[in-house]
Amino acid sequence: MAVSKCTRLSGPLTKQVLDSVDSVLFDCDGVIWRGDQPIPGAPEVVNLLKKAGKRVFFVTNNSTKTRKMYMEKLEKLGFEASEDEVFGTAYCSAVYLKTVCNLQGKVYLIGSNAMRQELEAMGIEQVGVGPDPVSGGQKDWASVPLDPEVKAVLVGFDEHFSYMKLNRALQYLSNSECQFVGTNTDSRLPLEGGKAVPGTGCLLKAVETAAQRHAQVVGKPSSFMFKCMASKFKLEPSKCLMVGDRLDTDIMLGTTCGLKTLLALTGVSTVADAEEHQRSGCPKRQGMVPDYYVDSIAEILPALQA
Ligand SMILES: O=C(O)COP(=O)(O)O
Ligand SMILES: [Mg+2]
Repeated sequence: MAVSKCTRLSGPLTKQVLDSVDSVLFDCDGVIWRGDQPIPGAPEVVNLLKKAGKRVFFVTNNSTKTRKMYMEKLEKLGFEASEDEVFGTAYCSAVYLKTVCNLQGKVYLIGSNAMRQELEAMGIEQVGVGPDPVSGGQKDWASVPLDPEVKAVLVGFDEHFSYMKLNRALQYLSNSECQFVGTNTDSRLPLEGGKAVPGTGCLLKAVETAAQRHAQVVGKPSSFMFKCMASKFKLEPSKCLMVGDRLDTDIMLGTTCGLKTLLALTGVSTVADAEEHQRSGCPKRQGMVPDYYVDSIAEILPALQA
């Protein structure tokens, strides 16, 4: 496989690339918004792509919102979107548990209310969502009462993450029959002004360390997110453009699935990171080299206004 060039997307090349695809998959955090602030120009880009007849999808590792909640956030920030164009890990992990794990039973959930809602919409009952403050001592922790119907542990972003939750997950996962699924491995969430907060990857790593097991990860770079989309919409990979801010999730997903890839420098990764991977000679790392890059997706506006 030829190594991607990591070429700046500008001038006539922009229109060439856009003309060569019929679908654009946008990562969210760090590409179309940071926290609750849209990236300047991003709504115009998305809405003009749709006007130009391109299909637009939103593919986010963020597990804090249901598809409906994402559609509301997108509309509030000026993006035209419909619920079925949004693929977040709250929804995709519920699909994964249902269709890949064929889960017959409950989930011990370390995650958000949004994940609980998407699980319940898929007919999956969860236990564990919400605060879980520490109580008792070590002996009690090692023998916390476990729900016998729990057949899987699911870890997503959880602002109530706690020692007790970590311990409960360890106790459930001590049973090798209990499946272990994580939404994503993103270590940091990029916010406005170059700030960041710990991402789900930190929580997932803690549970993997305690349980001494590796989770099945649903989010990018796992190809499951793309499979979820391709099973609903006829997508031709070579006619899809994946736009992301992280080399190790977004661009890796694009490479793995045979999509064209565009790095937006408004989030986590830099061109220097990409060029280091390019020079590495390591095939895995070279899968994180994007075909193209822009400072911000706003740079493709002129090609859409021509
Ligand atoms: O929530 C995250 O960690 C990253 O989300 P993203 O895939 O939209 O960048
Ligand atoms: Mg991102």
